[in-house]
Amino acid sequence: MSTAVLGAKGLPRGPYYDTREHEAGVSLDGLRDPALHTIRRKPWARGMNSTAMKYYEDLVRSQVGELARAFHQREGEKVDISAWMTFFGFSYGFGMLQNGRDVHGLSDLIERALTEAAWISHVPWSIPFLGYIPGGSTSWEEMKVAGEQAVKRRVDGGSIHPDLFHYLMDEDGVEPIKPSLETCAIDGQLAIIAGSDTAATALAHLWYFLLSQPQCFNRLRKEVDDAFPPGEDSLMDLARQGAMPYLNACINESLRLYPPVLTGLQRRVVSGTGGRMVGPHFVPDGTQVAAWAYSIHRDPKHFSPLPNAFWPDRWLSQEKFVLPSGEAISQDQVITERDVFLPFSLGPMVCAGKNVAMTEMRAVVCAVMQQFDIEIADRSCVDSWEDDVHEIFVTSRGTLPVLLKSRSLPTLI
Ligand code: HEM
Repeated sequence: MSTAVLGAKGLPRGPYYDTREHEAGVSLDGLRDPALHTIRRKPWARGMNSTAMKYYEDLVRSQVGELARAFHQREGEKVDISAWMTFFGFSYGFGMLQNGRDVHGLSDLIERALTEAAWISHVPWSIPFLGYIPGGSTSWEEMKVAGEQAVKRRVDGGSIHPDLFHYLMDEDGVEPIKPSLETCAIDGQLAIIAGSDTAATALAHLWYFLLSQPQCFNRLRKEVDDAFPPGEDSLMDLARQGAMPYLNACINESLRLYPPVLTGLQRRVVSGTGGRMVGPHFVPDGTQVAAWAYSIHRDPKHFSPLPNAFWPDRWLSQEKFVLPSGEAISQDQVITERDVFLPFSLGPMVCAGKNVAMTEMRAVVCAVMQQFDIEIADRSCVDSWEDDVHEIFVTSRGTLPVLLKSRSLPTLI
């Protein structure tokens, strides 16, 4: 069903996405016309291809190195690892890692803005009137401006590397019509929110699961230590991290239980078409259909046994499995339906930054686990973590204070 809704032959986006309208146009993620979306997606595809990935890998190495350095400086202090994942997520150009705080209040602004957008998206007809309601969409508008300003700074400052904006602005000169600065600024704001907040949330959830399940933490730590023995810096070989089965299983399992975009992914049967079949169901004209990753991922039809438990083994290819209770089960008793695993959505509007996000997450986990022992500093925050998760199109979350102790000091880059 997810493919029937979201896949190449699926439905176009629904009115939920009308909030993505800016004065100068619509951002990529708000384009509801599939043909326009395909055209606009082209520079993003170039900006995320394997050549461009080399640049992001260097960036990931330097930012994860920066994160590890900041953690070494704070050894023995209480560190909110959830907040630090945000500082890492927004490390490109906002100085959060260097300052150890959200200097410009950007992540707070984004949280306020997305909270506003969460209700506006459900009543998109209200958008033209919001300007008349004092405070109706102030943060949403402020966030758009902050994103656009960040892009303008990049344009004025230039870049010696072919970064994402190199492609979005068509500095490689392959588009028949060069996009306007305003269009790039709109998509730049999208890159900041889509790329920073999501990865930070995904990492924070993963730390929560690893810290609350020491047997999973220890098993992953062993895989990291075997892959990168003492003295070998994990950041020097990001490709090796892509082939670490338990690491990738832990990341997938955390994304399964808490996909950063928990609901959303709304689509609509085009009005005037008389309705259409979506999988085995007839959906009438103009009807909205949404694929909620959170619910789909916890459906025992798709993920079993223990659909609500963090059990990374389900992602491994093996003949025998051992459940956390110690009970042994065989491969045919385990259901892991990869086709309905939607943390990055799927189809033509699939996340443009999936490979960058996976590279970032693997690099952070390997570096931190290789270099630090981590101890929970406030058990009550772990206990209330799942109660503090709120859906705001993306996810707002609580704090996760830990104490970090240095294990070894690989060569810093
Ligand atoms: C763990 C991290 C991430 C997750 C879970 C994630 C998830 C998603 C999801 C579910 C969508 C579809 C949203 C929708 O259709 O409403 C999406 C779209 C998008 N994501 Fe990501 N994302 C992540 C990281 C990134 C990164 C690092 C970038 C890079 C800048 C990025 C850029 C985008 C863009 C541009 C879109 C819009 C795609 C389109 O409309 O064609 N994302 N992401």
